[in-house]
Amino acid sequence: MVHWLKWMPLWCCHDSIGKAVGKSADTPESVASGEPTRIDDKTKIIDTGGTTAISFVTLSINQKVQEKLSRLGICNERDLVLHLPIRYEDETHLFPINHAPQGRTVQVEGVIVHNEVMLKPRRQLVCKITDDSGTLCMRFLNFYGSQIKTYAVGKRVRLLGEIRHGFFGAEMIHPKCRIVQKGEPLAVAMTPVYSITAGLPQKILSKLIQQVLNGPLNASLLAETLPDKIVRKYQLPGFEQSICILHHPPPDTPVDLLELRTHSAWQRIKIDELLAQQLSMRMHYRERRSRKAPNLPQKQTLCQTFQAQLAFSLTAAQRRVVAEISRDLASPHPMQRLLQGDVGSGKTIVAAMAALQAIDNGYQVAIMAPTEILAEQHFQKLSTWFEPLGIPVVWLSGGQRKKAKQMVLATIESGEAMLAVGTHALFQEQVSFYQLGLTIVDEQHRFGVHQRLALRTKGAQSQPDSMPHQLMMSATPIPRTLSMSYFADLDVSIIDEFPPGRSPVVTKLVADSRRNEVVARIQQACHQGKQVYWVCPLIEESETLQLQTAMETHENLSRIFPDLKIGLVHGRLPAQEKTDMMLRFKQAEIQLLVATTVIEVGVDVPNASLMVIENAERMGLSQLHQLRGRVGRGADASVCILMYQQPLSEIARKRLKIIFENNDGFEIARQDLHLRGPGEFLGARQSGIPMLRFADLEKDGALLTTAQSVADEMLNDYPQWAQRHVQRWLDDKMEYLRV
Ligand SMILES: Nc1ncnc2c1ncn2[C@@H]1O[C@H](COP(=O)(O)OP(=O)(O)OP(=O)(O)O)[C@@H](O)[C@H]1O
Repeated sequence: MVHWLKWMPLWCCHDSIGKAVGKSADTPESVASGEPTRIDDKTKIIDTGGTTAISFVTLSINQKVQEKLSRLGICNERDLVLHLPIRYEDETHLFPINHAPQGRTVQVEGVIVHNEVMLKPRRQLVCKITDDSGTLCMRFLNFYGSQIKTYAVGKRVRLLGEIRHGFFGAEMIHPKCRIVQKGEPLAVAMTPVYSITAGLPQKILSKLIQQVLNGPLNASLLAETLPDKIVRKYQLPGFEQSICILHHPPPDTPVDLLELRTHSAWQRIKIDELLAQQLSMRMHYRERRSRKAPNLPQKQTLCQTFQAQLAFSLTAAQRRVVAEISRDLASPHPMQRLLQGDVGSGKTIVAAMAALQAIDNGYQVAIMAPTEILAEQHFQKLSTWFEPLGIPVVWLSGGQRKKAKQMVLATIESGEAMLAVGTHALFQEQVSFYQLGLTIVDEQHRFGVHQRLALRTKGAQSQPDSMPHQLMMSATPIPRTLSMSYFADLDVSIIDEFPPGRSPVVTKLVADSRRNEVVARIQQACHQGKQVYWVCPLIEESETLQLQTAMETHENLSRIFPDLKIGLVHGRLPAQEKTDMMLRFKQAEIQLLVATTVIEVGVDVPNASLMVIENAERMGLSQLHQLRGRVGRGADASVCILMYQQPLSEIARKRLKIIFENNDGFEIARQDLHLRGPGEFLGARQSGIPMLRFADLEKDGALLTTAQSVADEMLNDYPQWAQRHVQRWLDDKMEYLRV
């Protein structure tokens, strides 16, 4: 893997913030010592192995403040420069009270004509202010006794805040308020407001930023990283100019453009950020194309025999993606392809065909799934498919007995096992492949970057100079803008067609108070020979509580329906019991399966056609869509009943409406992204994907397109500039580079 390099040296001086703020930044010891500090060829580059290290060069900041800064993601001078305001306070204009625009922060001035501590509807200080145009109330809910005196009748005040119409008519709640003299001059510039953290006030942060902007590093920190030709071609303002405008907007800058982030200075910063992301993705892509991978051409033998055995023929979409993957495998460079397809669209068979192509060439394949149930199911399915072809398939999981595990490990190492299916256990240290040619990761977003890398490096053990191919699968569709940015280094295949004969699942929303009707419906369905899932509520705070609820539900349903065969499956069940239970359900020995959300991904029992999900209001959209996807996999018309508890929160109501109205996973994903934002959507915290800070993919689609064009031009014509640009923006956050 390419290591990410830091361009700031690591030494830092510990001093007090008092000194740091008071001291002139242009006489730092570190600079005086003549150490290199520029983003150019002379830069001293220290490889920190990808960890963020605090490395202030010119500022002396004590450790406590450093810790606070690091909470804001600020670890060096460059981070301070890029810590841009979240909003601005405009004290350069005064609005007459009655003509001040609503819905934004404004400044007004008036004389206090009334001042009173009110006790109803709650205790608060209320002051009435007038100017020539009208009257306004200012209210302080938590106030100091001294404020009553400060804001005495007759005082002239300037208020900065948002005017709303409330209990007291036009009012400002908790405005920024100061006493002024008549005719006092207005501020000459807007005040930037930064995101801060406890114990680190605005004043100190602004001062530190100011010190850096005026300090000895400014030339390198503000240096242009785009060639002049590109700046002119795309009519971009300069980097330095943009940073200065954003930290210190000149008096005539329209505040709306700044706040809405449509000002050209913001556009430049957003393009720079998107460009860095695009460049790093492309660099990664190129780097991958320069590596070697086993050449696994389509041999037709196994694949053809396999297809001839199948009870169905592939859909056109499946054939298309199989061909795309097949082409990649035949190339001498490692494939890194993301296979997207809605729940039940038939990804497993595509994975099987890819595996066969590798095996046909004498290479081993590893298939990794995030849960034991899913991995076990893949194992069952692939064993049934592959063993008639004489291909040994093995199973590896954390819960396996030591002796069984050792036997499996031995067959993987000797090359006897051609296909290994398993969970996280597959990338543990003791696993060693004889000749791994392809890794397939199901539900890829549930694994972190490092976990996927760990599996891939298993290939390098047998052939140090080559990497195995990798196929990643996901049933959570990734909306286009996200895949254009965060997944731009991957090739993407999409299955956009369902196997024939499926009818969409009918979704019903039922309040928990109508539970009896739901229970009656289940009985009826079971008597008609259908199979039913009953999914118990997700209780995030406590897995034990969730388990308890599932057990109680199982007991209750067993009491109500003594004649039905009812099973229970949950995460704490020993692996073998889980497998047995799923098998019995699959073989229709069980009619009603009570389950926790462990069945969420991949479980495939085509005969199950009714699902009840309790407390659906607690679940996220993609989870609901995944769960619902467990039914509607066979020819029978299927129903999913979403039970919810009232009252519903606003967000829960929105989610239930979306899932009720939509069956298409891509549309659900699009709306989910809109509701939650990219960070939550991509599970950035778990997967370690660094999020964009300034660009908003929903609003800045056009900038993304520009960034893509600029990235291509820079890599072709100005590769050194490209390197420098990426360094400025990503430096240690190089996990944009996926493995
Ligand atoms: N071309 C096809 N014709 C008929 N049935 C098919 C076809 N392809 C797959 N199937 C069947 O459709 C069902 C769903 O397939 P599969 O489990 O591969 O879906 P999936 O995309 O992995 O879904 P999920 O994301 O929910 O795991 C399976 O029972 C599978 O055998």
